[in-house]
Amino acid sequence: CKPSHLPPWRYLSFYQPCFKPVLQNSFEKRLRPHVALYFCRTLRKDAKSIIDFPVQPLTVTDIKQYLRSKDIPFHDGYSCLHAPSIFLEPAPEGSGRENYSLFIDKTTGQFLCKETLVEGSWEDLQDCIEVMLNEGQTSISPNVLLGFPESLEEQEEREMEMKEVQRIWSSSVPFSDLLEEEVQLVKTMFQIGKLTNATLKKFGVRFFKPTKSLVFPWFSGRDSSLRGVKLLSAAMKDDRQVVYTEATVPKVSRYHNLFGLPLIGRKDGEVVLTGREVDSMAVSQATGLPSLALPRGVSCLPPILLPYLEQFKKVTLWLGGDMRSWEASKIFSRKLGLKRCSLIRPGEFQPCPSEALAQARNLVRIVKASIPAAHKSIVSFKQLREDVYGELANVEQVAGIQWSRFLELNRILKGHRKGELTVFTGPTGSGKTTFISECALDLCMQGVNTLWGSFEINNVRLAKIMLTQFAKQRLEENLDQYDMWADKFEDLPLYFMTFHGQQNIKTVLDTMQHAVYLYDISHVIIDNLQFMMGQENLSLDKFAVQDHIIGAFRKFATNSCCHVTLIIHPRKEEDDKELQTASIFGTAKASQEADNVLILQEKKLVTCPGRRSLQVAKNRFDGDVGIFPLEFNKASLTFSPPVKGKQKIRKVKVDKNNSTEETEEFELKETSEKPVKPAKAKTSKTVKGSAAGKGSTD
Ligand SMILES: Nc1ncnc2c1ncn2[C@@H]1O[C@H](COP(=O)(O)OP(=O)(O)OP(=O)(O)O)[C@@H](O)[C@H]1O
Repeated sequence: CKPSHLPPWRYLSFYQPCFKPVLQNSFEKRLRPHVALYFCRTLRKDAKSIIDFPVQPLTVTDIKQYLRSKDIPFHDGYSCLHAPSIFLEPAPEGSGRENYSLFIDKTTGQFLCKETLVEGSWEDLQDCIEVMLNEGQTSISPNVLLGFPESLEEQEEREMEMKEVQRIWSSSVPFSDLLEEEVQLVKTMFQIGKLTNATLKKFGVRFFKPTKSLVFPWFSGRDSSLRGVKLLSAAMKDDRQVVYTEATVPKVSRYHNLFGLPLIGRKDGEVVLTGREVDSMAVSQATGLPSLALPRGVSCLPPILLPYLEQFKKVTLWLGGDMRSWEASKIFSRKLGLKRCSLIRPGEFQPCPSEALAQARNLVRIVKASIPAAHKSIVSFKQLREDVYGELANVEQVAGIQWSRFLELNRILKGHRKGELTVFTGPTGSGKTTFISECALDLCMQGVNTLWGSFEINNVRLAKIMLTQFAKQRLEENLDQYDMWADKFEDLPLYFMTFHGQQNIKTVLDTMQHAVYLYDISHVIIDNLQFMMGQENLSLDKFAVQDHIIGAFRKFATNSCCHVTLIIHPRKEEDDKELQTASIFGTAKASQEADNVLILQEKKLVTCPGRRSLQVAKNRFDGDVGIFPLEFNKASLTFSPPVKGKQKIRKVKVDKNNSTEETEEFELKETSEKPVKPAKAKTSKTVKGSAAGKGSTD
């Protein structure tokens, strides 16, 4: 129905197809009430049933053509187009002032007016321009964009948050008001002994005594009003280790603070971007360079922040001292524009800025030694040398993120790495979705930004499965705990595509690309490939279509530095036969293109009907393959390794076709390597350096 509160021109954009196929934190906004219904609860929030239907994605050429057609001047920036703000009266002619404060994201068309802080989608901006021109005006009031008014509940939530921000801020103490011994104690606790009181004061940092936390303020760049706070707390773990935790108000999905922004001058042309507030302060103190810290560290660079970085001709990314920061800096530099970015490679002599300051290193020299992000297509070993060294010196980090629930997977696959393609198969109804859901959840809980493309089961059911796995219990029987678990679940960096049923591969890939840009997605799960087959060219045979689709996902994984897990149905095999790589439906392309091939093996046992095994049939990273048992827990929908000592160790034969079967004839070579931490289980066999692992299976 027509939203009656909208002005007439907004009806149009309401019905206009727009590129919104990805749900932002959809569990919070839309899935939660539905999932609650599954658990037989009354709705806590109204379900917002917005249908997202994808159309052709926007290009920068489209945006430019539109602006030209409306005689709106613009400059081409790094990530945005800059135009005079239509929300401000134009500067008088001859005044020499140009107000190019409207920033339009070149990838999404999203806009922000830095002067009035009005923001919205490309469709919103088009609406405003149309109305302005139709009415013969030179500017338009930002109030036309009020859009959907917030619900009472949302308004209350925001008011509470702002009260909380004010409460924390007014009861925290500037460092100048602390006793000298207290200052020293706090600095020791947070390992910032080398930061001077003057630096802490300059950045407005305070101390909140009740929780013994550092308080970093978020001031609006426009009028310096307080918009939020971040609290960094330190706690002792096992009486030996200090653990630091962060909390933000408003909550992290709405905390868009570029820490240090009020200190940036209009004419500053260079900035050092860091992953933590203490790092920015260290850079600023030691080098005198402007420095900004990203609100969520290395996990994402939200496009909404890009307009604030447009003024810099040079951006140096110094996000931390580990491989994850290095990976993130390469990915973020693409968003920022490669040509202006240079990166600081982590290494023994180049730790994160605060550590570098603590170790009395020369931060000016480190920044000067940063390397340009733009790389050429052809490189010599001289250019690769440092990368190779980095891989050798950081074996554990290079192996990727470790599963906390599947230690055996760590042992065989070594970890979850960006840019890889995993093909996953298993008999129909054997639990593929359930297993992959837990696997992905495990990574997501460790900060891996995850996007689900579930074409077979709808998002509400999928979220219900994941929430049950998250809580590790049957929530139907513990409804009083539902809100507690749902609140925690909401904070996961988890997104869902709103597709269901057959889809066109191009639309799916465009959506994935869009999500990578918006949310820095690093793991996409596609369940399953067969749902993309129906829409393709019918003149081609189905194997050629499948090969084309797999090739497209492969390319996406590599180019977007994103891990893609692709579920593919197997060919129909006889019931008692185990699956092999060759059982994957189609030609050998799937296993050739894949970096990892995982097979959920189902053995129909009367005594133990839920028993499954997970076989790693290909592992391009280091060649180890193997198989280990999984036991299904029906209440929590989780697969956990069976209790020690109960299961038999299986011998695995790997033949030329990479098929596996239990056999006594072939001696199994066990890897001599120690399991990667924290894996300790000894329940599986691993075959080192098999043909499969070297990619010659096919
Ligand atoms: N090991 C198991 N033992 C018994 N039931 C299981 C097991 N694993 C999953 N299930 C249940 O089986 C049903 C089907 O699971 P799921 O949808 O994950 O299978 P699938 O292999 O993805 O199915 P499909 O082939 O249709 O894609 C679910 O109800 C799930 O809870």
